[in-house]
Amino acid sequence: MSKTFSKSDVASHNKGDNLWIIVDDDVYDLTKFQDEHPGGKKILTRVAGKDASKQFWKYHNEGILKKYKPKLQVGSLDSKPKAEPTPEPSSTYAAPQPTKETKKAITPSSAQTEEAEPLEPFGSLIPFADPNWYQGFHSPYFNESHAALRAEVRQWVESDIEPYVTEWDEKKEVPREIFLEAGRRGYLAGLLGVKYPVEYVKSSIKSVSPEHWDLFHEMIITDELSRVGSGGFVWNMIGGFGIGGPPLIKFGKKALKDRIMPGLLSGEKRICLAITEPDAGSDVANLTCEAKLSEDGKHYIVNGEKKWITNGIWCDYFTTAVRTGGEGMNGVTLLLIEREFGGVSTRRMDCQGVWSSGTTYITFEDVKVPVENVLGKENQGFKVIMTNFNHERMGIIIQCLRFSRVCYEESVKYANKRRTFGKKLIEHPVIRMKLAHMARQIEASYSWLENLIYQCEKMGETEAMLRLGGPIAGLKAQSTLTFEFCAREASQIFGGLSYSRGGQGAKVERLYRDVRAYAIPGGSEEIMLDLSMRQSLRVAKMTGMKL
Ligand code: HEM
Repeated sequence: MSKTFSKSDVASHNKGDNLWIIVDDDVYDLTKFQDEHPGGKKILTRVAGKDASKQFWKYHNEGILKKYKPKLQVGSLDSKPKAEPTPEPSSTYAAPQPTKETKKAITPSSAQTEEAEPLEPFGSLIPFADPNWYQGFHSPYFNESHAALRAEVRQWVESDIEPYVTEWDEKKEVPREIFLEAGRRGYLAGLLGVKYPVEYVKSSIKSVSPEHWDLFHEMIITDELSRVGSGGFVWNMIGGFGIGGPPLIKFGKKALKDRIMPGLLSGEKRICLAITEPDAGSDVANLTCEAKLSEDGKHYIVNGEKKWITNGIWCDYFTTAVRTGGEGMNGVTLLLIEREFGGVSTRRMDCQGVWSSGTTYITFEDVKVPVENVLGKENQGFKVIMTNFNHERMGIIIQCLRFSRVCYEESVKYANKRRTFGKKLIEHPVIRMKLAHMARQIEASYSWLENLIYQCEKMGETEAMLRLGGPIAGLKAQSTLTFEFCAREASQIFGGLSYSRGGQGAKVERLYRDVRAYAIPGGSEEIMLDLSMRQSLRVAKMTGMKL
């Protein structure tokens, strides 16, 4: 914005039909906007021609300025300090390109030596609002490539996503362009829990070379996307893809993958995971959607229903659990069903939360699926499903812990501006106590998460399925309970602002509604806690536990 104005220039625009204001040394023309201002016209007339920064920040978040700036800003004050030529590493700085030194610093494994220096501080620096490796703490897990990816994703999220998320959630849809952009940026290919699949992408991620890709990079993409504080948005992006894609890339036949993966990774096609049924949720082994082999042995004929399937309404492919054999887990097969085969109907379900994720009811009616579309082997789908659960649950954990941080961060910011009984909220010990209880749970859970990601990185697929199933289930329950606690406490801190939708409490209000979408699917808290003990004890018995 090149135009500059003096304070007295702005002061002359002080009428209803000519209404300018100043916010943080920038000048805004609100003449047309005042009629649609949700806070009313009158309140703006009172500050017409004046510096309204203080009033503005009392009622709005940063997101409002980001969204409306391009439309309403007409210039800046001539007294506005010039922007620094080199931006500080802050929440809005541009993604650095890996330098020679950076590349040297990246070791093939994600683990750094103990002597490694901490990374440059990044983000708001509010204690516990980001993981501590963002805030100058030492970490054995993260290096410069992780920091570069973090900055790259954050910049995209802050400029193109966060300001619009409330609007998208209300519309129950995210523009297709955002998913396509995730494909162009190479992010989708990094979210499948496998080595970066270079063979299926046109361009890979800017900040990290594919051979150095690891599960901590994958975590960063999910974590940074989750900062928008919307389960609906995150699930729109990866809720189907991140759990429907891995069985295909890990267990699909080469010809099938060669045909399908490129379109999926570019974002042009979409995939979801269809396991749950009206009558089979956590009890996966008892699903009834049936697939009968045709007489010539070339096709399966699929009939049945699937329920609560994330992204289903938009999907071209359905990674589907079907019954091909007898009762129980040994009669289940995983099939890739394509919408083009015909006989697939999808309808949107109305749910309490995750509105923009497209929760779907699916009906399969005499769908003819070639046998080449089996993922893994016939009647051995249960193992594929179990392997997939660890990846799915890790995704849920990453999201829940970031959402907990969002609740906490929003609360800290709000508590530092809202005054009651002559003090800021943060000056009331009862509020600090709430924040402390949020922070301790977030930090403890995140440390466990880092450790389990490291274990996933080091262990082979089968070892991870056996040995990590228990701890991951335990951490899934721990993180959904943490999320529920943080959403509730944040809501108490925001009061009425988190009861109405939109505005300053928008993220907290939305996340409060999203909690159940995390505590129930992917294994309910009860099942997870029980599994964490059963599985851990079973494996320990096999590996020599002494009682
Ligand atoms: C660039 C200028 C402004 C823009 C783009 C803007 C935009 C908005 C928007 C979108 C909302 C809906 C709530 C939300 O989403 O946060 C809102 C609410 C509100 N605005 Fe503004 N506004 C501006 C300036 C101001 C100023 C200068 C004042 C006060 C003098 C003000 C007072 C309010 C109030 C009181 C509300 C209602 C808050 C609530 O519901 O709790 N606005 N504004």
